[in-house]
Amino acid sequence: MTALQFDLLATDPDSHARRGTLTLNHGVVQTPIFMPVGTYGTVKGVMPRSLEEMGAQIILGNTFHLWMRPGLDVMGAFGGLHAFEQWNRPILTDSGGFQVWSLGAMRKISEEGVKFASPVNGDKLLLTPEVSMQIQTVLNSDIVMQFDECTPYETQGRITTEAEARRSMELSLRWAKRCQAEFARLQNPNALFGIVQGGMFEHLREESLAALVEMDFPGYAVGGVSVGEPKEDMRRITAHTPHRLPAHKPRYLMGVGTPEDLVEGVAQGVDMFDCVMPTRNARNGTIFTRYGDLKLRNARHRNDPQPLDPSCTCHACAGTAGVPWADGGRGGFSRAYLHHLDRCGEMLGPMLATIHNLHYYLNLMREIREALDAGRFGEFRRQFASDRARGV
Ligand SMILES: CC1(C)O[C@H]2[C@@H](O1)[C@@]1(COC(C)(C)O1)O[C@@H]2CNc1nc2cc3nc(N)[nH]c(=O)c3cc2[nH]1
Ligand SMILES: [Zn+2]
Repeated sequence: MTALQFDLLATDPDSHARRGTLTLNHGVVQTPIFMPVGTYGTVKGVMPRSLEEMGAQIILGNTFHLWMRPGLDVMGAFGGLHAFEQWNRPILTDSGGFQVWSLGAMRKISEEGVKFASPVNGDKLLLTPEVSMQIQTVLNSDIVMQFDECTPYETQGRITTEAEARRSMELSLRWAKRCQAEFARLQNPNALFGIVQGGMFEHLREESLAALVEMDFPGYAVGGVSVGEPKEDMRRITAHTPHRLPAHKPRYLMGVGTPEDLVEGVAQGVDMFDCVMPTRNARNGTIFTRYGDLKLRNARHRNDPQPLDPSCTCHACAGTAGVPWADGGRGGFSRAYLHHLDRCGEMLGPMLATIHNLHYYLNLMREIREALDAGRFGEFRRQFASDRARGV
């Protein structure tokens, strides 16, 4: 069984967009795809069965957090993350470096790896390319991300220089080689992805990309974006790097993004996305809809009988029958009710909002795949932008 098989089904003549299938050890994924984030072994507030019903095909887990808690002994006893969290479809795990950095934990980076204090119990720990591979082997994730340094956009208000971005990118390349060696030594049966770094410098991105392609990974990610950089920088790197990656291998843009970022990313040749936005925003009352974003806490929703999105077929908007309000369905929950739950701090509020936001993201990717299958991605892109500009 090969760890990964990527088949291109269609490409858009007017952009870098493409339609594919990704066959992994735990199943087949239709691309382009959005991957819900399940950092601690759960997509916050959503049952695995609900994730399947809304069309989630692959979810994310995280090396760093699961290593801290529950720890490798527990994960090993379950044979990995799938049995532990009762998710039988593919899982992608990030390698831990970004999470140490994003925690802002006191950390020391050296050639060997990253030294830091555990945020759980203060233990002094060292995360290296080899340890990251060992943890991800125990987790048995279908896609393993290389251990890298996510080059920051800025540090204490000072923008990363070209020389600093080069040093960081070159360290990640040396760590990529070490990951490949350890992954092979462990005889991990899954797929290891390389991660392109290079900061906001196109020529460094090309150097990183060329070196990683030389190492012949089965798939690649573009890292070092969605790290607080200005939107135009993210758009510039997203327009530059993904389509330069090998066309016959999957391309993953890490940590991105808004619905607009996903449509733009697909147009630039990206196959896979993950982002905390649909789940995190749901918990703070920002709802994604076909016609723009909705702020649930706004008093105007206090007695609004409509669902979050009248065109939506999710359980929150259309109930188990799944008939949208716009087609006469009345089985869902109203904006008034969600507004009420939010004001009372009731846990059902974030749960329903999360179901809706994840369904919105997964449904958006389904509509993109259908448009690519039908050869009308350009028309879809224009309609999407005009609908979203209409406002709720
Ligand atoms: C820290 C936390 C939870 O991770 C999310 C989220 O906040 C937040 C904060 O603002 C938004 C944009 C909404 O997403 O930024 C994170 C999403 N951006 C992102 N994730 C990444 C993961 C990465 N992993 C590796 N191994 N290497 C990378 O270069 C890398 C780059 C990344 N960029
Ligand atoms: Zn909905």
